[in-house]
Amino acid sequence: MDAVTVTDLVVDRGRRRVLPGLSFTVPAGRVTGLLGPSGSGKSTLMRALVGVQRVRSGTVTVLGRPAGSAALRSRVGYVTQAPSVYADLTVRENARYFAALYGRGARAADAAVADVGLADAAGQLVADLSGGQRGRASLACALVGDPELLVLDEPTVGLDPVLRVELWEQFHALARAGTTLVVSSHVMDEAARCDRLLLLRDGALLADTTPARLRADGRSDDLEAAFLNVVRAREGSPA
Ligand SMILES: Nc1ncnc2c1ncn2[C@@H]1O[C@H](COP(=O)(O)OP(=O)(O)OP(=O)(O)O)[C@@H](O)[C@H]1O
Repeated sequence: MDAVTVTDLVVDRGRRRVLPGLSFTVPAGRVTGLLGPSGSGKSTLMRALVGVQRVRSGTVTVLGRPAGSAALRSRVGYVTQAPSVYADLTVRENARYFAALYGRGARAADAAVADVGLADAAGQLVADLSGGQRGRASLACALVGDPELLVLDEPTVGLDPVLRVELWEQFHALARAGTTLVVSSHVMDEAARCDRLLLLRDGALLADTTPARLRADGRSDDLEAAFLNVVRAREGSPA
């Protein structure tokens, strides 16, 4: 089953055509990675998935409904690159506030805080957190609603390797429990952790693949090298 279907999506931002006509699907209950260099259109595409991006043409269907429908509000979680938590509240207060918005209790809030590894910092003001901790506080506030689709824009930026691995383990635990995750990254080593890969370049889909298939197509066990080989092959230059 597909959680997301995108058909012929065209998005302009300012005078630029950022997405010139994308079509793909996102399978339910899997971690799909959105990989591509800075400026390739990852954030724009994520905004379209959650329905906050003006779209020129094409359709984006999420959980069977048009992206951005009111009925999807509690079913889709979105964590932007800029943490969206209240600096003058503690981590716990933020999580409990968002839990209340979703009709969930304090216990769900505290569990979400623990899930992102912030139990020890639960009583700290968000203003006093590090950048990586703030990002995780934001993630906790999205998790607390128990969304069916979780869209995460570069969630591991600024995290140390241990936390990065822990977060990826958590993403897979969520997927095993049925959540669909779309996670963007510009770090190719994170591609290896995804079930599915959408490789973006200049707003176009260079490949809709899996890590294993990318390694085979790009003739390298190193995903970064494989990605570059695929790019070169597409552009007609020798690999
Ligand atoms: N408000 C805007 N007006 C005009 N152009 C924009 C606007 N926002 C983004 N863009 C352009 O759209 C393109 C895609 O941007 P987007 O943020 O989607 O890329 P990205 O792949 O998420 O990049 P990053 O990894 O750096 O966050 C870029 O060329 C960017 O300059």
